[in-house]
Amino acid sequence: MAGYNLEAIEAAPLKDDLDIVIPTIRSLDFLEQWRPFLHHYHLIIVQDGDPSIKIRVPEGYDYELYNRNDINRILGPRANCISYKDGGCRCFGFMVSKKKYIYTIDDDCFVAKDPSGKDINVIAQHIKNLETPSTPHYFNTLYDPFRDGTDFVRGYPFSLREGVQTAISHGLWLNIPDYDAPTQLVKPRERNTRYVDAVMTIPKRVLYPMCGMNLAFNRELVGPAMYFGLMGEGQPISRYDDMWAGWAAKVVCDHLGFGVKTGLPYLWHSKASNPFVNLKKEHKGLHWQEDMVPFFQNLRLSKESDTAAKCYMEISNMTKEKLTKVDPYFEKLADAMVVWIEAWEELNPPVKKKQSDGKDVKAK
Ligand SMILES: O=c1ccn([C@@H]2O[C@H](COP(=O)(O)OP(=O)(O)O[C@H]3O[C@@H](CO)[C@H](O)[C@H]3O)[C@@H](O)[C@H]2O)c(=O)[nH]1
Ligand SMILES: [Mn+2]
Repeated sequence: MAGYNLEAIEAAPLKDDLDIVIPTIRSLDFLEQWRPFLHHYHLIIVQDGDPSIKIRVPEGYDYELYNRNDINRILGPRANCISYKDGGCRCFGFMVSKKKYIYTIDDDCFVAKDPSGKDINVIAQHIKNLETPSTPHYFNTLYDPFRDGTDFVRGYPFSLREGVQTAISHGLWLNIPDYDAPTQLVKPRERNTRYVDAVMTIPKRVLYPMCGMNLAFNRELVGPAMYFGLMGEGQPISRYDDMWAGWAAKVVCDHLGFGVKTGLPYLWHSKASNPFVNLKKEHKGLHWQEDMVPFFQNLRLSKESDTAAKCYMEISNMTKEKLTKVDPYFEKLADAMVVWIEAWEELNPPVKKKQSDGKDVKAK
């Protein structure tokens, strides 16, 4: 696509603009293999589970590490909006970051190879996805027209070719696919070996199951909507952390005019989690998703909600109004969504705009 220097984007690591957020209840040894691609970047590690356990960060990485005691100290009573004993604790890392972009990855993921045998640079591909526009209003049958060697096909209206700013880049996984427990149980040996060389925009008003394993986003645009919910210990549900965030963030993107891409880059997901344990964690979600998905599909935000934080507050109100009849848990979740936004705003106060004379621009 003319006008976008994709090579320049690939060469620029944007290392001062991106934080890598890793939730972990295990070990960070997987980072050894990622060194060629990740060592330039700052890591935000959210250590879940017992805070007295010391976890080793492979040498040479620049990082900050937070355990549950740190979360409690930093957020005080608001810490209860951050999940415990669930990968959803990662969203604490999104909140304390100060960077434009976040890349989040699970600790059982490794570098995958493309069909030519070359190691895949996940960050370079996510940055390409995020720094080129999305096309949510009309589908391009050759997929992302902003990739090298392709363009908009015949019949694509020129008025739509500018596209919209991309807010989310959802990467995929080779080897262990992101299946729910019933699918894992019936297909215990299934492995994903299919490398599809495609990036595509998820159309406007179409929802998708967002997985947090290999995910990048623009936190300036949609950070407040990337709340991974209240899951894990003390809650009736787990493993819907990324789903909740994905549905809400897509509704927010559609409302604010941002795009979401899915496809490349792939990584290698090494370990299948236990399907029996997973079934226990997610069985309520399997029922509730029949109500949660239509809830988000029918959700329309008001024009007053012109930021991700305002949109999210509106979604919280609607969660209380429409989903509490499904289960009282949703009232608790809706309250936690408000607490999340309060905590986000405290840690990320709005940047005051300056006039040319250096004075603050007066709020309208
Ligand atoms: O209590 C916990 C459990 C896990 N983590 C960390 O979260 C990620 C993902 O965990 P895991 O690899 O065990 O789970 P999967 O079933 O393979 O992952 C899928 O479920 C997701 C939603 O919960 C996840 O993003 C999907 O990819 C690892 O880094 C664990 O260490 C945790 O912090 N606390
Ligand atoms: Mn995993």
